[in-house]
Amino acid sequence: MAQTNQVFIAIIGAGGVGKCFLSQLADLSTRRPSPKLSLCYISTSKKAVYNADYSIGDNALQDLAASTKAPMSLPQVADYLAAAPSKAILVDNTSSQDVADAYPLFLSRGVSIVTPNKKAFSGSYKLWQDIFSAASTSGAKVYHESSVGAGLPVISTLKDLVDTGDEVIKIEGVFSGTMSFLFNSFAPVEGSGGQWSAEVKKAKELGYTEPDPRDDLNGLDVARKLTILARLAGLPVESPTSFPVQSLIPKELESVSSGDEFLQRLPEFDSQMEETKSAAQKQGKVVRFVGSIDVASKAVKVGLEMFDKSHPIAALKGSDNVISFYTKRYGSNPLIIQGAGAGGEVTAMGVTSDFIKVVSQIS
Ligand SMILES: NC(=O)C1=CN([C@@H]2O[C@H](COP(=O)(O)OP(=O)(O)OC[C@H]3O[C@@H](n4cnc5c(N)ncnc54)[C@H](OP(=O)(O)O)[C@@H]3O)[C@@H](O)[C@H]2O)C=CC1
Ligand SMILES: N[C@@H](CC=O)C(=O)O
Ligand code: NA
Repeated sequence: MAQTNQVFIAIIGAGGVGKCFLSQLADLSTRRPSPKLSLCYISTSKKAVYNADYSIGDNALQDLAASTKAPMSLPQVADYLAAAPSKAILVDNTSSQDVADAYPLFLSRGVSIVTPNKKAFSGSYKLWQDIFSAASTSGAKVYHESSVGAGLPVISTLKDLVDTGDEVIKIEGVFSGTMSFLFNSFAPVEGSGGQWSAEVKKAKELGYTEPDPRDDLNGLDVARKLTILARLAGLPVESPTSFPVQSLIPKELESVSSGDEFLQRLPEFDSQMEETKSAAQKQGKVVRFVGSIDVASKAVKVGLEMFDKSHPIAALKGSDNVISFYTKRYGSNPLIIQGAGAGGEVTAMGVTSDFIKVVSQIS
């Protein structure tokens, strides 16, 4: 039986971010006993744990590993959550387009959504409109801070700028933790740097890349983030492929079918990135992967640029993102947000903080 002050939670996706979110959720439940946070469903793409009485044990990950139950279909999950004894939140920790496409269904059934998945907000403009119109009709909430800059307060800051009537002129910076890590280690300001393909492998091992690292290297991950920010700034960008995006996938590997085969063959093409690095070095510069949105001219672009070694973008460390908001109020000194832009814990932090906001609004 539901307590008056109880929130039911379904988690889809239990990988790098999903596992960190689960541990932050357990900690949150200990620190804040009310409302009672009740996990009632957890799944990967192959397995699920759930029960008809909406209770699952305290060892969700162990139970998931041992489970022989297949996941419910997405409409079944929506029915299950809509029929929960009190309000429910879906936490989508996948990068699945299918799950993203189902957000309007969940929201229309009164189920709130929290997610680091970029696919819903950078898919077709129609999906974007359907999501927010379903939320506004049903009153369910949708938060996705970690879809840009992981846990860094990028989306909340941009929304605050827009909601308070500031005029966003330009947004620019380094939007990918993977690309930041790769260029900071492959083409550092001091020293010779590592081997491109070996750094790509490291970025994957550190949990910075998308499930398939080609989604980072083809520029699409950054293009998705810029699509989200541009839309929030008022530009109805149609899709992440409707503006120029530079890919770092070698031509010869474009048709490779699996991410594993791609990573295996990438060392054959290290010389291509070495050439890019040397071209910058000859001018006393370093190369970095950046993006920008010019709101007035509606120009969005993603790709490599060369920077003086003294430039703040050249001096970034680790997986750091740096995002500058040029606005009417802030004038020529932009509002700048900087810090780790990838990794399980920092990404889950953005998901958990969104989750706390939703809980406080629906309970
Ligand atoms: N890692 C990071 O630093 C950041 C990640 N993000 C975003 O967070 C999300 C998760 O990333 P991450 O944890 O690193 O990825 P992982 O690959 O580590 O985990 C993805 C999880 O989602 C599950 N999954 C995938 N498709 C489906 C599906 N259709 N139905 C159910 N489960 C599914 C996978 O299950 P299975 O193993 O069975 O396929 C796996 O458990 C992504 O959208 C990513 O873009 C955002 C910011 C930073
Ligand atoms: N693969 C992404 C993860 C966060 O969005 C990145 O490297 O930035
Ligand atoms: Na963020």
